[in-house]
Amino acid sequence: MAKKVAVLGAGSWGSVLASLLDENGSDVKLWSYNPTQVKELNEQHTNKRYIKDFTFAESLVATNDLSEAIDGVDYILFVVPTQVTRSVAKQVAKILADRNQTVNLIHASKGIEEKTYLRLSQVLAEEIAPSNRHSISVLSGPSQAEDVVTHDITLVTVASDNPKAAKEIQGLFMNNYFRVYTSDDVIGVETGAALKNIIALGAGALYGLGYKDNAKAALMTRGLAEISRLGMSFGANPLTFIGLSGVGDIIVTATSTNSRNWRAGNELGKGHSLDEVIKNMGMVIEGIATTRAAYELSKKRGVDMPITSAIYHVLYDGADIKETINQLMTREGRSEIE
Ligand SMILES: NC(=O)C1=CN([C@@H]2O[C@H](COP(=O)(O)OP(=O)(O)OC[C@H]3O[C@@H](n4cnc5c(N)ncnc54)[C@H](OP(=O)(O)O)[C@@H]3O)[C@@H](O)[C@H]2O)C=CC1
Ligand SMILES: O=C(CO)COP(=O)(O)O
Repeated sequence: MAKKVAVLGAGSWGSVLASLLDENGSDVKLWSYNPTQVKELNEQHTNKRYIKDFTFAESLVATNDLSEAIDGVDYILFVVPTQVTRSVAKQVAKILADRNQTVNLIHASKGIEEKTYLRLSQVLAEEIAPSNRHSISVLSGPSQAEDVVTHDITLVTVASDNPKAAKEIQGLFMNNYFRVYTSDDVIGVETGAALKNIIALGAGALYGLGYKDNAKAALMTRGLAEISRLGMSFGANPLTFIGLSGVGDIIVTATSTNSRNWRAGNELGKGHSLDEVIKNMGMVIEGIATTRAAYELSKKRGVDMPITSAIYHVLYDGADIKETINQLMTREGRSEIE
């Protein structure tokens, strides 16, 4: 029997994942808090602001009613921006508790919550009572929505606190263009996913400033080194960082001109202000908030993260980008592996 799935968040990634699940034969309800967007999805079968030039199948149904969206579902997939995941989870928690409903929770968002420094599986665990959930999983990897919707070959990982759920979720999403691996390293997968957006911002900025391929490779490699350091300080498996949600996602996000984080960095590199960049994007640029969260976290944990720190000072202290790069490059020499 078809599995029932609620997809919460109808931006670029939420709508494309909902479409993929619908294509795979699941019974999908796509929830958006925006009634105009729901009307567009149900009547025109488009989502123009987020996914251009694409018509969704008529079988994909959107709703503005959260209670209706999650009624009787086996899975709830959260794909809203990181910083609003808690508020959506609170609403979900209340509905599930009132109905005594138990579901499998998944999220596909990439960020660290500001102020609490929590990963999103931790946010879901805090908000949704254990009696209302069988499992918490994260789906992540190099997967630009714009490429998935055109069926580009895409490989991702599902990491879970429950191996049986990981296998089921693998089956739910897999098809001949979307291949899913399983993992038990939720910490590593979420940390890689969240922090690669910082590196993508930096890669865009280097491009905007006119730096070339050596600079890009340098940033991606040393960026991954500091992401791994932070992740390992929380107990992540170091091998996860050379997998899809680590190096894989850095490669795509720090090189794809579809990446919102890369595009934002590019605009900053060209001299535009942060406010201007945010206003013109019209979609979430996760790396901005996550840079601050990761910077503060690195200080609290005593983990050296020079690139994150440099990007933090550019974003939040008005530091000059060129001068910041010069400072990074002229730091005392050190060993590559420490
Ligand atoms: N886009 C991609 O290719 C990929 C994105 N991701 C991750 O998925 C997550 C979502 O990204 P993406 O889809 O790109 O983002 P978008 O900006 O395209 O979409 C986010 C959606 O969430 C909605 N939203 C904003 N605030 C709220 C709220 N308080 N309650 C409910 N809904 C809200 C937005 O509505 P509105 O705009 O009207 O405010 C919008 O529909 C991010 O964490 C991102 O890192 C992961 C892999 C690929
Ligand atoms: O995470 C992504 C691809 O794996 C999408 O990144 P952006 O949010 O920068 O577009």
